[in-house]
Amino acid sequence: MCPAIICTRPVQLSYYFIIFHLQISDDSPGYNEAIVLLFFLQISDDSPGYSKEMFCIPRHYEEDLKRVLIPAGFISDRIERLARDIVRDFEQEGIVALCVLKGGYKFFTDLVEKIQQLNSNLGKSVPLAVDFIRLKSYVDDTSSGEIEVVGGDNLENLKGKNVLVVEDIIDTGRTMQKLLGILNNIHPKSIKVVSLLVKRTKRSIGYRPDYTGFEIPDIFIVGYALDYNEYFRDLNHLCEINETGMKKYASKS
Ligand SMILES: O=P(O)(O)OC[C@H]1O[C@H](OP(=O)(O)OP(=O)(O)O)[C@H](O)[C@@H]1O
Ligand code: HPA
Repeated sequence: MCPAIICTRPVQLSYYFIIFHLQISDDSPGYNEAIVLLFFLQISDDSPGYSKEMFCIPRHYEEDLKRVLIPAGFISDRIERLARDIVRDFEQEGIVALCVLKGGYKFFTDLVEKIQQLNSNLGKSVPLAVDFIRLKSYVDDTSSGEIEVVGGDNLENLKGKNVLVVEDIIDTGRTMQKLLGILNNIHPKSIKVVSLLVKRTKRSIGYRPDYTGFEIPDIFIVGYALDYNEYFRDLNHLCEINETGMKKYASKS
């Protein structure tokens, strides 16, 4: 063996080692009972998230993202538990899962799949029907304040049913406020809301859903079907967009 390699290699190797792994810090809280008592996972304001170098990001978005906030695998694990809570609460009752498009489509698909898996594998099961509505209010990273219903099924079908509204994010809460107003006029038997994300923001009207995946800081996030002017829906992880991305995909109007 060449002595020169023995002397220099270890130094170089440990340098690469530090860069190419994910560190779980000594003071990482893990996901313990204190957090479970809140019934959702809180991503704190000072959470560093994860370097995008640690995950597979589509090439076309690499320079447009600041960091990964919630990796896809973590989202999937959390949805599994939400599905279990929902099956426990609705057992035998039967529900219509109402997908709020477009942002909710991936969460809806994954949640319905997990509920179906539980239906097949547990003694108890929840009969499940699906319906869709499309609401739109955001331009760039801001709500226009005008929440429009731009498509969906005939909602009269929901009369007398247990409706589970499936939403991607509650930010100000105005979209959900509008939707609940519409749904109440149809007189379903019950309405529950599950949202993958709830944003901690001063702009909130104070609405909280019945089931929450994660509570997140007041930052604009994209991925897992959440968009910025229709971009980033084709990104698996929930990420924070950066200035480059905001400028590149800003609305032209
Ligand atoms: O709590 P709020 O401040 O009202 O924001 C939440 C809503 O904003 C997004 O919809 P968007 O209008 O962007 O339409 P999209 O689902 O088609 O992306 C998101 O999907 C929620 O429906
Ligand atoms: O942070 C967000 N990201 C994407 N869409 C949204 N709609 C409301 N808030 C957000």
